[in-house]
Amino acid sequence: MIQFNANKPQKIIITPGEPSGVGPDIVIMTVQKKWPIDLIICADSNLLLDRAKTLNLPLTLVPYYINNTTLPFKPGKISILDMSLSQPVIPGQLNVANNNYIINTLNRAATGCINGEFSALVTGPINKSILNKGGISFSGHTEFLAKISKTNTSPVMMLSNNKLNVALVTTHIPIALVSQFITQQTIHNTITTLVQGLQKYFNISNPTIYVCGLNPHSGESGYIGSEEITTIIPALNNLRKTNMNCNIIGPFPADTIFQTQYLRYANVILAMYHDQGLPVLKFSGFGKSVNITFGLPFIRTSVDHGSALKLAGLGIANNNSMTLAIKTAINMIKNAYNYAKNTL
Ligand SMILES: NC(=O)c1ccc[n+]([C@@H]2O[C@H](COP(=O)([O-])OP(=O)(O)OC[C@H]3O[C@@H](n4cnc5c(N)ncnc54)[C@H](O)[C@@H]3O)[C@@H](O)[C@H]2O)c1
Ligand SMILES: N[C@H](C(=O)O)[C@H](O)COP(=O)(O)O
Repeated sequence: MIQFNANKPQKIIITPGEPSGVGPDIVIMTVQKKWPIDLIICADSNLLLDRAKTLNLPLTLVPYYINNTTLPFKPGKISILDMSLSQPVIPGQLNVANNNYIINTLNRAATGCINGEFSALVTGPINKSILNKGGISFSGHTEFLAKISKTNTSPVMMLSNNKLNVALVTTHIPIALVSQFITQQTIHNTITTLVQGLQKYFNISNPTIYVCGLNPHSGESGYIGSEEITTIIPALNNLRKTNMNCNIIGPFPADTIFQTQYLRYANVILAMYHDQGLPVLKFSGFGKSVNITFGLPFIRTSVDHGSALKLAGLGIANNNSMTLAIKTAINMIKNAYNYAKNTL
């Protein structure tokens, strides 16, 4: 057990995500080893037991109660906060009927984080299209969790691996809307939330952020797009005038910013939109990266991959990203505790 708060056992709640995808597989694989913290899975117990049987992995589910104590370790023995599916799951086959189940697991887990029952939320992958097809407007966990936790400013998505950290100004919006979503205010909010997140959860007191431009060659002095001149440069200049402890460098052309000469100094590269930054991050370590949300009232990490329907139930999905998501959440809990102690 982690030693940083002897009065309160730390618990991480895990939502496996889309039930017909690889989420249940990677969670079952990940609880075969001993963890230095209590893990609780928020899911349908029959789904997990069926999937474990298919994967030929041991699984013992112990009902979760708010005051239950740490379980003695045995591979596959884990606490379950049981939530019922509407219909049985066939691995690889999405079913709109189970949309409410997915949302219920997220709501229950997030509420538990907001009220202090859990120290962090780790999410498995969700298929955004099946939720929308069933009439639930869902562009991503990041936005969904921000909405239900009623955060004032937009949350910030950062993906991280052992080579690179990439954060985004805009997340899941159509490319046609990106330019209008990049305002001085959104850049200001993103960098402020990012800096606070790095200080509190990653123990980086004076983070250095390298910022991408939006247009090719960062707008080529206004000849290939004007957002750098009208919006990005003024926003960065205003941020430099604040008393926030950070170094803000850029904007740089996105096609040349991902070089060792910059990366060696950058704590984070800030991209203007999803597919400006994440392809580079995923090329550098797909399956070995973690997705972190800053700006929520609780810690949330996730895998770097999607629901991978074709792999569900086959025993060939890779669980490295889920393992990293849990390890990162544990480190974030420790760092937040030390940060709070030091800022008292
Ligand atoms: N954290 C999340 O909730 C999350 C993250 C990314 C994508 N998604 C969603 O997932 C759905 C499917 O997206 P996609 O097909 O673009 O991406 P995907 O990550 O599901 O699949 C991309 C490729 O990576 C492989 N892959 C994915 N996870 C793997 C694993 N654990 N082990 C081995 N190989 C793996 C797949 O087989 C596929 O070839 C979409 O609805 C997308 O929005 C969710
Ligand atoms: N943008 C994420 C990725 O590419 O990995 C993914 O869609 C998940 O986002 P949420 O954590 O908001 O669901």
